[in-house]
Amino acid sequence: MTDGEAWGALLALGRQPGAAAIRSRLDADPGRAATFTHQAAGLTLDLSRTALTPAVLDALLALARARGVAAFRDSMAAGQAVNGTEARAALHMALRGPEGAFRAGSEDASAAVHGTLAAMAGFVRAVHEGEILGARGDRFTDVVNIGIGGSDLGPAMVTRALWQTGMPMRAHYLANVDAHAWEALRPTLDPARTLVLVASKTFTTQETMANAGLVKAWLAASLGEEGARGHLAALSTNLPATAAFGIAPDRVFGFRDWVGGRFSLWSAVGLSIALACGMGAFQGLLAGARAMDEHFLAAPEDANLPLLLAATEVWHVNALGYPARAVLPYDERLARFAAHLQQLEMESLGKRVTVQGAPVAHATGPVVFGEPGTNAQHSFLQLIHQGTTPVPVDFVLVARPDHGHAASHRILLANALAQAEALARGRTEAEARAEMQRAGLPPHEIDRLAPHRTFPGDRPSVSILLPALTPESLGALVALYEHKVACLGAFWGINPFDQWGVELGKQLAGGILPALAGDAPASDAATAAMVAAIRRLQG
Ligand SMILES: O=P(O)(O)OC[C@H]1O[C@H](O)[C@H](O)[C@@H](O)[C@@H]1O
Repeated sequence: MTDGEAWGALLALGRQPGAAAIRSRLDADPGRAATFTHQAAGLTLDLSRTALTPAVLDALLALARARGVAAFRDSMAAGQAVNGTEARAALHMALRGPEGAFRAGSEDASAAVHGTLAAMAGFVRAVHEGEILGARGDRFTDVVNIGIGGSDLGPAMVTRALWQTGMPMRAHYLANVDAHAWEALRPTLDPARTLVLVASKTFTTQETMANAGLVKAWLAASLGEEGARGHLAALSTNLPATAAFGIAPDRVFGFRDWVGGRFSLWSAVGLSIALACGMGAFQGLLAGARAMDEHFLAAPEDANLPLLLAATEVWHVNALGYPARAVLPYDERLARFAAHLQQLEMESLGKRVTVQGAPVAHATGPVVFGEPGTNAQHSFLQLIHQGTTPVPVDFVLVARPDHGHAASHRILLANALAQAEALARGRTEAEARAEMQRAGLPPHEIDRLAPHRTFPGDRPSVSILLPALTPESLGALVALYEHKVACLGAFWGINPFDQWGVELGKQLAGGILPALAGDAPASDAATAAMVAAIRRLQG
């Protein structure tokens, strides 16, 4: 089947009457949950509350073959330059792979990875055991990771998920160049006991370098310049720039340009995770991701979790025209999971031209947003239940909590399951009327309220079940989404590994800085007017 035929067949299925129906499919087939549930790396993925049918799945997998999704995956694993616009490989799998498994061109990628992992393990051990001490001889109790985007979101999300009282160090994440962030953090820290990691792949990111300057000056003010140096480490690909910033070479943990920022939490960028939660937790995270990698590389297409998740997204975005997706982890510890996926997915898939540079002929990445349940139920889920456009939901559920409050956990899970059921099944007008009759409402009230109390249903969701939130299950979960993103890049013919869209604003900000200082006019009239208003208000 050609590419065009495969797209045509899929889109035709999406146009069939009842294509988006979910409730009737659940009712017609009691075995639907079993048919559409798959497992890998300890995770369970339930796709039964979508409108997928065996015929739709066949069409999606035919499209995957026509689009060369498996070939793209294999090129990625082989270290080929799948990131064409930057002429780079995308070898984040090497970061958690066994020794000798991955090459990037002539480079033994795995050797570089394992060298850095050994250096990280040695550093973490020395800090935890008090061999490396602060300038005044104190043990380090706190680590501040200064970074933004991929140098912040991944490690911040993971530490939030895994950190428990009693773990070796407290971790803090400083991302925004808004110095209110630093001013809020600063009073909570003792410079004598604070280790500072400057995390930046490029080591040129304006926000990170500005914050690094502030924090370095804060350290130096109490410990002196030389003392401050002993509290600093860098996580970067740009070794000359780390040296120019004054970071000792043995405190630089490197990685290569074949690690994309949003795929970098497994690299030296994850050092704050290892310092805060322990090197064992970091290794567990890598092991979980590796289990998902192995599944992704070997599982047949009709049981391959990342491919199935990507295919489901193609069905929703392209065949059914749904422009957004919500991510609802029913676990407070995953409070930053949606934020991580926002960068992972929207920076990867927010593209309007193909890898060849031609405009894409179809929709690409949807808007991704989310909050933990149950909080989300009391804010935006109204729109997802009764708004005009279906918004597919990813539910993430954790079977066993790490607290002893079984009743609370049952309430949490009951709500997650209820939301998925309510979205899929809805409530017909007849059901709404019957319920109001049972409640004794008068007929005119029933007539008035029935449309408002009707839920259309047929609103899709997928559910991902983790046995417990462990380093291993979290690693597998994040890797599942990373591979989903790679598959979608291939489905859509776009480069999921570049991010040129973030550049223009950066360049313009450089030009506007002198205007804000009053040294030069702004070139854009609207900007100039706002600059003038700001300067008037600043006096
Ligand atoms: O790690 P850095 O080089 O400082 O980059 C930090 C972030 O900023 C960039 O603008 C990109 O949008 C992100 O992909 C990246 O993760």
